[in-house]
Amino acid sequence: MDSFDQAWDIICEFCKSRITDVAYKTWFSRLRPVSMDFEKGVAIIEAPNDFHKQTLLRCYSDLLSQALKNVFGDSIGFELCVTEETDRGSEKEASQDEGYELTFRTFVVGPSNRFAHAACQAVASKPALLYNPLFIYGNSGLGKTHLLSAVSNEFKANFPDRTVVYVKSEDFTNEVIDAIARGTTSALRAKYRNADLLLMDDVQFIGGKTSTQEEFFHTFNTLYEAKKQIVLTSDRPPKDIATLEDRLKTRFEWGLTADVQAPEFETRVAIIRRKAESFDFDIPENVCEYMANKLKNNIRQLEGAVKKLRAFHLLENRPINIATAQTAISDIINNSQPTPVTVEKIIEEVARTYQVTPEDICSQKRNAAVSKSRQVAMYVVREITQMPMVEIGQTFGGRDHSTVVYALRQMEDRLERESHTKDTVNDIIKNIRDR
Ligand SMILES: Nc1ncnc2c1ncn2[C@@H]1O[C@H](COP(=O)(O)OP(=O)(O)OP(=O)(O)O)[C@@H](O)[C@H]1O
Repeated sequence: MDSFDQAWDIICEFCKSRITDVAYKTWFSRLRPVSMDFEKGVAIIEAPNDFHKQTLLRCYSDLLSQALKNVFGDSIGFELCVTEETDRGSEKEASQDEGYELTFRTFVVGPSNRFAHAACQAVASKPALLYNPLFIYGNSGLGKTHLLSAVSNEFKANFPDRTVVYVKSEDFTNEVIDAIARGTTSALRAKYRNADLLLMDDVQFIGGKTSTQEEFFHTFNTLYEAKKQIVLTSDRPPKDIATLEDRLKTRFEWGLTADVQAPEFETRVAIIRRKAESFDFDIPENVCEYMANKLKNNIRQLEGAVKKLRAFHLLENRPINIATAQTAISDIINNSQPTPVTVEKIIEEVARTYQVTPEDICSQKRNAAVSKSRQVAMYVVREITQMPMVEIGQTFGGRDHSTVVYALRQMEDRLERESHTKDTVNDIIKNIRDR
């Protein structure tokens, strides 16, 4: 039973790498490993309801068998059991989810993203032949993750037997730290270096993180040499990620770099129409244009405003006009004010950068790496939150005021003398603010 539980993650990873994210979330994430009878050669897996079970048997039986075979060898089959009563809602839930799939079909193309879109389509159909790596960059909410998911979905459809690995760079960093701590780096390497397509989102966050960059450098080289496709996204071009090692910067520029810009008016109108259609909702032309004129720089906000307008209409029976759109937009804008940065967040980001733990930073430890990261954390806390020095001292393990003054002075000194420290601190501040 224990070994089945442990193997379950690997089975899930296998399935996840071969089907779309939505399909995985809908059909696999709610399965539970129950027991394994090696004598009979049967794994018992629990599905949440009968509809779920029947769909799995119809559509994903081969995949599940393949995944089990991959882990346990040929002799293991499976049975699905259902414990709950049939849940009528789930059929609807699943089909609604399908509507939100991030594919090329649901991506509206305009001058601001045409080039990036074409490059993504090219690598999904001819991986590692044309542009490797493909590096997509642009501001938040302009469709980078949508494009990555579209590449993933299209690639899986084109090459069902190949393995796709998608990861946000922050998760990759955490996996590296975890693997080093537990001594499981070979499993981590196996996961990433066996990918046929590796998608890394928000790669700017690996800047300044030494072991993560080292690990990624070797992963990159292995995949590149094996002619596997790599696609990366970032909020800025490689040359502007100050704390990214030069050897990674140059590699990221080996293939093709494509930016996504804020969409122009016509594309914004088209996106509003497309989103409204996908929610089965009709917005009059003048209201579409009004919304497109008000929200110019972030498609996530545009989408949010359409959803809000629909909710006002359906739940409160409000007319779909400019006044309602105005309220929807101001709700969205107010809700998307950045959440205030907390001291915990700052300490976490600094800890990640210097590969120590947040507890180390607030502890009495005095080794070089910990002391350095503590000074940086105090400095960043002061810069971002203007917290009084006495309070900073208390937060960082009950230190007194003069220790904080000394630490901040030392930091100012170093920032003047050491350009790498300045770059690291600037990147840390940018990463914290962008989150
Ligand atoms: N061209 C487009 N057509 C349709 N929808 C889009 C388009 N661009 C973005 N979107 C939608 O806008 C939302 C935000 O896009 P996405 O998450 O891909 O942005 P991002 O650039 O990855 O942002 P971040 O850097 O903050 O992660 C998503 O719901 C996405 O589907």
